[in-house]
Amino acid sequence: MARDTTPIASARGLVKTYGRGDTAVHALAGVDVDFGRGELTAIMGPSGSGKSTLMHCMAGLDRTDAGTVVVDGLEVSGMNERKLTRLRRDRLGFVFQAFNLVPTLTALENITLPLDIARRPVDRAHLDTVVRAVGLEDRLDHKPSELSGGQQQRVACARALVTRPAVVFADEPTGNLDSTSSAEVLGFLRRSVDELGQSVVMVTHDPTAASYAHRVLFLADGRLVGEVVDPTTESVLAALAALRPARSTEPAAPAASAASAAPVATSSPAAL
Ligand SMILES: Nc1ncnc2c1ncn2[C@@H]1O[C@H](COP(=O)(O)OP(=O)(O)OP(=O)(O)O)[C@@H](O)[C@H]1O
Repeated sequence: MARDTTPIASARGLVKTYGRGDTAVHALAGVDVDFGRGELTAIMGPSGSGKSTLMHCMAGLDRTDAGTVVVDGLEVSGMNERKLTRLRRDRLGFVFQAFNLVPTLTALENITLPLDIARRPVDRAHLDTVVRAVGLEDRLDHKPSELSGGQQQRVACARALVTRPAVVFADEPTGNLDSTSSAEVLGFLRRSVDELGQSVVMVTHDPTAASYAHRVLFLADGRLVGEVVDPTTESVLAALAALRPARSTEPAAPAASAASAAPVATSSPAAL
């Protein structure tokens, strides 16, 4: 059977403004974007460029002011709160920077929590696959306080995947982790795509984290300004460097083409 190449999530003309009048902030100023099915897509850009807002609007965590969002064939932008809650529960997975595990539950209980809340049965074979993939077989009885940061985030990843969601949205999933734990979590997110067929969208500030993606999208001032396909840390750094001067002199230079010409940035990406 031919592989389904339609995007797993799309937005057209997405606008989100916070506040009004003189104090209005145009967090998203008209974004058209497609997220690939069976791909890991990273979203990067300077602080305040709209990354989290885009992710929140895509995931039905925040309302849009204009435009359409479609996830897994469903129009999210038109849903009422009840339908949004059901969409998030049944079709989406979330990984946050702060892990957000329930401290009184064991790792296993945290992982199966979304199924318990949705009153869905645990698919034992899939649970075993996910637990093995995150390497937590011998930690399942531990409470979050008995796990390292990296292990806690791997529990959060397993929790996001146990429901076989259409999309996992990960907001700075390695923001609180050291480089070794980051590599474990990112390696797992990438394997969940390559081996389990998952679709993942990840916001990150870290070019090394972005290099695990199939595609990196760059936002600036609430607009999509470029992309890098099959990124490396170097090509992401170059695209970010190209983005900075472009912002002060001209609107929206295509970062992907700039990336091939731009020198590798030497400044810290954390300053972005
Ligand atoms: N609830 C809110 N109320 C008012 N302004 C907001 C709100 N949320 C975001 N903003 C503003 O919208 C803009 C985009 O914010 P957003 O958090 O999406 O950016 P970001 O690229 O994720 O930033 P960072 O990398 O710092 O997390 C910023 O100027 C921010 O101050």
